[in-house]
Amino acid sequence: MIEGIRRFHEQDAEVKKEYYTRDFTKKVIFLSNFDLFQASSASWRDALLSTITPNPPDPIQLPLVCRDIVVEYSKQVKHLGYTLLELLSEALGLEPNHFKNMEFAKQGFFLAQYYPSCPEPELTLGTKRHTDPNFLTIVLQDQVGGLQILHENHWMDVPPIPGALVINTGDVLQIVTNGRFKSVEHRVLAQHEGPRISVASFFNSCFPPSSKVYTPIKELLSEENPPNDK
Ligand SMILES: O=C(O)CCC(=O)C(=O)O
Ligand SMILES: [Fe+2]
Repeated sequence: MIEGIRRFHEQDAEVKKEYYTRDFTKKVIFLSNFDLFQASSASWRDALLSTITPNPPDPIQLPLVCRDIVVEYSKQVKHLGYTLLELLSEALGLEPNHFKNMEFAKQGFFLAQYYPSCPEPELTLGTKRHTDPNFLTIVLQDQVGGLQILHENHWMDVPPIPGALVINTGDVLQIVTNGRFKSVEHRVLAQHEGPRISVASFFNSCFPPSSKVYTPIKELLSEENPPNDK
């Protein structure tokens, strides 16, 4: 998958232009900064976005240089995402299908990011500090490194481990579990070394942004564990 994503991003801009859009209802999108013209600085990366589920793109809509691997990876990562939803439900003492029965938790898309070598890394970041605004994220990263999480007010590296995936718990999971799972703050450094390639698969969809209100699961609340405000 990493190699397929590299092939896509290393094509001529003329070829990638076909996928460039800010219309987030499209299933396959090439773009750079979501918050273009809103944020004070630009993130040092490009991204290819594709829907995973429930309505993946017709393969013909996917770039030819990574079509087969994107179809296969999307299938496998969906399976893993759903398995994690079951395991997280069980870990909380809920019925295994609890999260899977929440329609919003089952939607997914991936963001395949390409962080070019940065000549002045002290001036920006690859991805700014943030928490993922969703349920959970499955991250595949190459061997370059640069992903960090904020732990007790210190930025700690998440070193790449061959064959390993990183699982981020997001804001919605924190809210519905009333804080039992914490949404972790993280960022990606801009670096001289590059490119760095990563594929972040997000379950539930945070696109398009919505004003849906999430509340803690009733079974997880009690007198000793009243609803938190986050
Ligand atoms: O590139 C990475 O390793 C993670 C990117 C990320 O945090 C995100 O896309 O939300
Ligand atoms: Fe993230």
